[in-house]
Amino acid sequence: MMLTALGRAIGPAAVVRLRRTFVATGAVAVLEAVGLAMLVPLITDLFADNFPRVWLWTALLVVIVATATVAQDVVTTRRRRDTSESVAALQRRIADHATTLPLGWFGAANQDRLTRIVTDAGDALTLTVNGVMAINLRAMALGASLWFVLAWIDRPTAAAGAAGLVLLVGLYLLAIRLLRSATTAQERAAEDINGKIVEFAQNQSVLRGYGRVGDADTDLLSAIDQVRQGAAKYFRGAIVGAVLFAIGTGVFFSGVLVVALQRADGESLAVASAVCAVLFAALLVDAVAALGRTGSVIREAEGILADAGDLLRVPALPEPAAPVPAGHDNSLAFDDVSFSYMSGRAVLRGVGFDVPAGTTCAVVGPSGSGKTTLARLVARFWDVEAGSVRVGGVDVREMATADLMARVSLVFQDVYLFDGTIRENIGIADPGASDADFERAARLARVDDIVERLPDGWNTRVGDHGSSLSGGERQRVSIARAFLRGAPIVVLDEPTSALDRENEAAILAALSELCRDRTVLVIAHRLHTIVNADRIVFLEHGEVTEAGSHDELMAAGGRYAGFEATLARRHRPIVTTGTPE
Ligand SMILES: Nc1ncnc2c1ncn2[C@@H]1O[C@H](COP(=O)(O)OP(=O)(O)OP(=O)(O)O)[C@@H](O)[C@H]1O
Repeated sequence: MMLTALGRAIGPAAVVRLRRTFVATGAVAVLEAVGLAMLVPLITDLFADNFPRVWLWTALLVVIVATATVAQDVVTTRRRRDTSESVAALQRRIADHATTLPLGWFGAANQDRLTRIVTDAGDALTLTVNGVMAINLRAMALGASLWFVLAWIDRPTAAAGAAGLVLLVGLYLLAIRLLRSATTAQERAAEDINGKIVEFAQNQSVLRGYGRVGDADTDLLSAIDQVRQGAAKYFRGAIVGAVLFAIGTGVFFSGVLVVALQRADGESLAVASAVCAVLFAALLVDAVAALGRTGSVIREAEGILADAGDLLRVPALPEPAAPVPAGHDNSLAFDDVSFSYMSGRAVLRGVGFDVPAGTTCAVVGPSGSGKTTLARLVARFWDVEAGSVRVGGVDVREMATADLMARVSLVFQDVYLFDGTIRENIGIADPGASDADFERAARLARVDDIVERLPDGWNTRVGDHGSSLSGGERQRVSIARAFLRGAPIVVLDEPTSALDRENEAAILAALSELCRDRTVLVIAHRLHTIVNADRIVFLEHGEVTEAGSHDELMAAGGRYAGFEATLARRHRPIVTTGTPE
């Protein structure tokens, strides 16, 4: 099971490399056992006062054990190198695969999962291969070889040893089983409490607003209790497992001892050989005990590596075998598009409309009507279930992703900035852009105003997720990226968040500049944008219920007219979330 999880995570080439080092680890353990086997004639000759031969066996023992020690060092160094290469291979595979996943996959939960897997899977792999597997393999190879030495000394004693071993392995499996169920309960409780604590922290402002101070949420208290019970179960499992294993060890060792002594007493076995048999039984128990010490580590690593394997099996965004070059015009079209998320509930149903090149189409409608989903289908965050989205007349699924992304700029509200400088954050849109292009993009997006105020100018770091910039400033960086890329089609989610006047004016001016002469699909929240759009599409429950120019829709006096009236009543051009009253 561990090997299956490992194989899935690191891929066949890395498995072959690891297998080679494992075989070498086993071979060194066999050599160690051969060296130890020299103790048998050595002790026998010692009992017989045959000193010249004692020295011979001692020399042989020293040479073999020294060779085994050197070989062990070589194998360990090699294994460490192979492990780091396997960790790199795993991280590369995950990173490569992540770049092929649809953008829609990267929700908050999956982002967390990706981060956890990339960091934890490397550690789990190192621990498993360098620690656990190496220890276990050595223990098994050494244990098996020592048993053969025991059989060479005396078959009945070895048979008693084999029976004891079966018992010991049985108890070991039972102990692992106990521990496994206890660990699962503990992990589940820990996961649950993590979620509850985050929720509890996030709820604080709401709770305090309603005067709830100092009384912890009952959900959180019950989660804490579950963790306590989980931990108690875990320790019970661990103690019972350890006791069972200790009993097994005792039974095994006493069995071998009794048989060897009886055989020596009946003179079927020389006393020297009986002493050797008992000594080897002790070494054998030690080898098996090494297996027992690593059970919980294996289980943990297995979980993480299985997770990495699952991630690698998430289907990639299908790339066309023979990509169709983008059409010449920059139009955008939705052709009878239907789509649903995992839940299966249809979010878009038979949506069809065109956005001719160089025109602006505003999508409006109540909250949850599917506007954002529609915009995201253009960039293949997900693929449509039925129908097609076409850019320049070509189905986006038939275009190479690079081609599609060169045609379309996305300016969404949830702007992602990485922890680098402002210059790097904008430059990512076109790493080969000239300074003049860069400056123009920054000026048009009004980022130069922000930069003037920053301590290190363009080289100011924006912090994790752009935390040192305000929401409006982050949006301006995102608009600068779109300018720099210069894609002819813009898919825009107009800002709804409350912005200060200066940011709002800067953003609106930058956006109107960005949209000039381009094909624009805008999820519009401002009356001004809507009224001035060439065409308005009114979306309700995932269906286009009205479409036309502002004048046409007003004249029709339908849902849009009521919606427009609601917007017009508001003093400032602001957010439209929620069904218009
Ligand atoms: N990633 C997702 N997974 C599952 N369901 C989703 C996802 N994103 C959106 N939905 C659901 O799809 C429906 C349409 O959501 P969408 O965000 O497209 O609507 P919207 O019109 O843009 O809403 P709003 O104006 O509030 O942003 C909603 O019911 C929403 O709950």
